[in-house]
Amino acid sequence: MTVSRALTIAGSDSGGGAGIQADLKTFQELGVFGMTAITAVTAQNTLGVQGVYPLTIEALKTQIDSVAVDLQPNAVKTGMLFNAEMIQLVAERIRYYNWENIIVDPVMIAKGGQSLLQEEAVEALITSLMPLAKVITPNIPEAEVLTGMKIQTFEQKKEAAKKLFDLGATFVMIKGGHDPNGEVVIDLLYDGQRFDTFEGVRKETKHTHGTGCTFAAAITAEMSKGKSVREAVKTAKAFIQAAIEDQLGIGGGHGPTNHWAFKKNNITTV
Ligand SMILES: Nc1ncnc2c1ncn2[C@@H]1O[C@H](COP(=O)(O)OP(=O)(O)O)[C@@H](O)[C@H]1O
Ligand SMILES: Cc1ncc(COP(=O)(O)OP(=O)(O)O)c(N)n1
Repeated sequence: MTVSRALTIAGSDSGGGAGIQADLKTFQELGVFGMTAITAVTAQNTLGVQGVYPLTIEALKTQIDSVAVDLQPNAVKTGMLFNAEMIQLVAERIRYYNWENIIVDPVMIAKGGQSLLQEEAVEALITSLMPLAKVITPNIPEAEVLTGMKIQTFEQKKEAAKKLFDLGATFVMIKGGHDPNGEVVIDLLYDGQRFDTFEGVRKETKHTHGTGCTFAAAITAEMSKGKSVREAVKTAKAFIQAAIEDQLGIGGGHGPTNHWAFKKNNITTV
């Protein structure tokens, strides 16, 4: 039996909806063995982020090395990386282990507005990590920070995707959750030549905490099984759509998505 393995390098969300917890739940639901290297512990719930406690660089490096030398992930996802030093370390370790299936979710700000990445670390993200990525998955505000342009129209989204592609990733995925309106939510994938769109019905709900982490984790899980990027995105889109639609309704604020929904409803994609 071949066991597909995925590593997530990200922050812990005590509330369980985003970060490492969302990644592991998604890996598990998609039949992938999940491993972790934690950058920071956050005290967080559906109402917001109450505390951010970064680990040391040594703690992060040792976690990555422990996993790498023994368990060898087939795909690696990055999420909350907190500061420039951590980004440099992660980039250096990716190069050292010659990892190729790298999915970079450039997490910057939580839904409640709390910063999860120091402002001065954006440059390190652009110069050190983006060029190593097979797929990057910014939401619209993150794409705006990374490109320095406003994204209000579909044409601007395409222009931003081209700018992001020039930073060195093989595929750029700009997610559409933050588009101001529309009954359909459109995610845009670009590989330097071709644009593909992945559409879903927009659900009117406040329970979208962790959508970005979950979506990128599902892409990572599928890529760890050897699926192409387009196949992986297709499954990830179905996974997140089900997780948003079949809501759990827990917590007093922005509740988590339902990581059980895709499997529970026997959804198949490819
Ligand atoms: N209200 C919604 N209804 C349906 N799909 C959504 C909704 N909000 C986000 N999504 C989907 O969830 C995924 C994450 O998108 P987004 O919310 O933009 O990311 P982030 O959580 O990083 O801000 C994308 O596939 C997006 O299309
Ligand atoms: C520890 C941690 N990592 C990432 C996030 C951001 O997650 P995301 O999927 O973008 O969801 P929202 O926070 O925007 O709901 C986080 N909150 N915590």
